[in-house]
Amino acid sequence: MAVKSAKMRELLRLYFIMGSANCSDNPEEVLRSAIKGGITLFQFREKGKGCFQGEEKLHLAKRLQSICRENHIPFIVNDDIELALEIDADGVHIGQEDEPASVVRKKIGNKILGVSAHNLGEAKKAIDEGADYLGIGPIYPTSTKEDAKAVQGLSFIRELKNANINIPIVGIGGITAENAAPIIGTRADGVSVITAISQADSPEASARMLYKAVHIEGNKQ
Ligand SMILES: C=C1C=NC(C(F)(F)F)=NC1=N
Repeated sequence: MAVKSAKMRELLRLYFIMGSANCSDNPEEVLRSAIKGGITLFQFREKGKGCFQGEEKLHLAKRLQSICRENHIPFIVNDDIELALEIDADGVHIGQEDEPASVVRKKIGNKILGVSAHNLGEAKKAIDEGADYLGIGPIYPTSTKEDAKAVQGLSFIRELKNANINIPIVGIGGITAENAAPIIGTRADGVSVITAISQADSPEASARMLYKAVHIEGNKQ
């Protein structure tokens, strides 16, 4: 389902990303807990050593998707376009190493299309090719992505805003309740989080603290 950018901005507020490799507990319980804490969007990112493949990945995706459906949280699939189409996900997120956004856009019709961008050229290209939002980062050092690019801090978000790039954007990389507010203060539309929620003793409590951090800051705009 394509979303107008105002709705996209709301969805990006607290964007939880997770796969089985990121969870100390049962992924379904982690997701239910995170939803109780107030996440606004979910991305299924089954990557890293020990991640599921094939049938197991499909079944986990379907179980997590049904939890999102019950709670009216859109379900985004990372990288795996075929899986997204097979389960009729609400959208996909692709990196620069994946197929070009223009090719993916043709495959997914008007589902949500998110693209990772690390510089102005990549951002403009993604916009031209029909992205609905950009993932910007890593904002802070991250332990999750082994091949993460250089830490950018808030500088690239500022550069996009100064270049009057107005597509919805979400920061990613090492984000916690303690460091989330400045990202919203730089007028990103939201923050995306893996470890701070998926490895928390209480994903619900962690999501709630993050939500407060981005919500309060957001109100100051
Ligand atoms: C590598 C990634 C970068 N950004 C995002 C998102 F936060 F969704 F934009 N998701 C990813 N999987």
